[in-house]
Amino acid sequence: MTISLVQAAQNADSMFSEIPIIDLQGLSNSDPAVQRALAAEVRHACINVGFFYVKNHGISETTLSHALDSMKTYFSLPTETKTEAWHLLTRHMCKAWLISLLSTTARYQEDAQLQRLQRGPHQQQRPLNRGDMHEGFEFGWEELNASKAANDPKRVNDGAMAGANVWPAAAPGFREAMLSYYHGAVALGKAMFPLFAMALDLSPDYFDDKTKTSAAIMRALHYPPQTGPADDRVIGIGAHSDYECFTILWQEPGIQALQVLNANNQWIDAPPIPGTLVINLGDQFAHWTNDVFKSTVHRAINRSGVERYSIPLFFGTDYDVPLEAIPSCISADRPAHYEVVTAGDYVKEKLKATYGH
Ligand SMILES: O=C(O)CCC(=O)C(=O)O
Ligand SMILES: [Fe+2]
Repeated sequence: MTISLVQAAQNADSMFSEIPIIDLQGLSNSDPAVQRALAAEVRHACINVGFFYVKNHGISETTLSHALDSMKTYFSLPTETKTEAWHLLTRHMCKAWLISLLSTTARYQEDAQLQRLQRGPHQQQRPLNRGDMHEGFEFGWEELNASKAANDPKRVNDGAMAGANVWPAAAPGFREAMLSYYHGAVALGKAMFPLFAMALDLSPDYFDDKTKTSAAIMRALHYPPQTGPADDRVIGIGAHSDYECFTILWQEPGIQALQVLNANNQWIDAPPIPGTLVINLGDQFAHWTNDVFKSTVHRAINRSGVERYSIPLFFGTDYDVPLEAIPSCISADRPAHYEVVTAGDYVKEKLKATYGH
């Protein structure tokens, strides 16, 4: 007999010492028994860990290696060339930039959830981050075909998916390589929503009307090597949880950097595993599920001695969707504990808490 979501959350064991691997081979299999088995694995990982690897995710190694090569080219450009594009972004593309800011940037320090998770003896030892050691290029939805992209109605009127991207002229091929991966990862993300719904005992289409124009923001990240004496106040990406529903993360093969915090306050390595991507849940899922699904704190430190690249894709819900606990995640013993806010207000609040404006 399957136990209820609330019971499963009550029995959760989040002292994990490794991140589970889920084989998505069954995703294309229409046999309901196969789908249910897959959803059960997803449910277990979401309730206990909040992170899992996926293999057989359908994105080719060629697409990924092209993305990596193009990132190397882009990030090796002179700083002035790179910041030129960033200025362009802030001046002309306020919408895209603001959306990116709202959804992904303002969360690395003083995170309320981190403090909650880290209360106990380790809290006092938490270093104050002096700054994150990484640079990033952020972009949102865009048709791969450049002529279609120019006339894409999604980019003209739509507040969430749209906002024109500014591509660096000095790195030809970057746009195409990154967008090719983007579209593969967006397709994977869309295929994940029904699995998450089934994992929550909901109808597979439950999230369809809540994710019609949701932002899917991708970030190409570059972490310089951190050499010299380790200073925990300056790390690649400081401890944080992601804001959105879930993140699909590609990590450069062969370089350990990502770490995930377990309930024992231990940092567990999440090394890149060949042929896999990482999926982790964000705060929107924690709100929706009354913390039955975990939005787990993580960080990245590049102590490898060489450059490191990674690519997260953040999937959110539409900004007007109220983040209201779903009934199967509430009980008399587990009342809804988050105030109901819209997804848009939630990210704005996080921004305010971090920057004070
Ligand atoms: O680079 C990584 O491995 C993690 C990136 C991350 O956590 C983020 O951008 O939210
Ligand atoms: Fe993250």
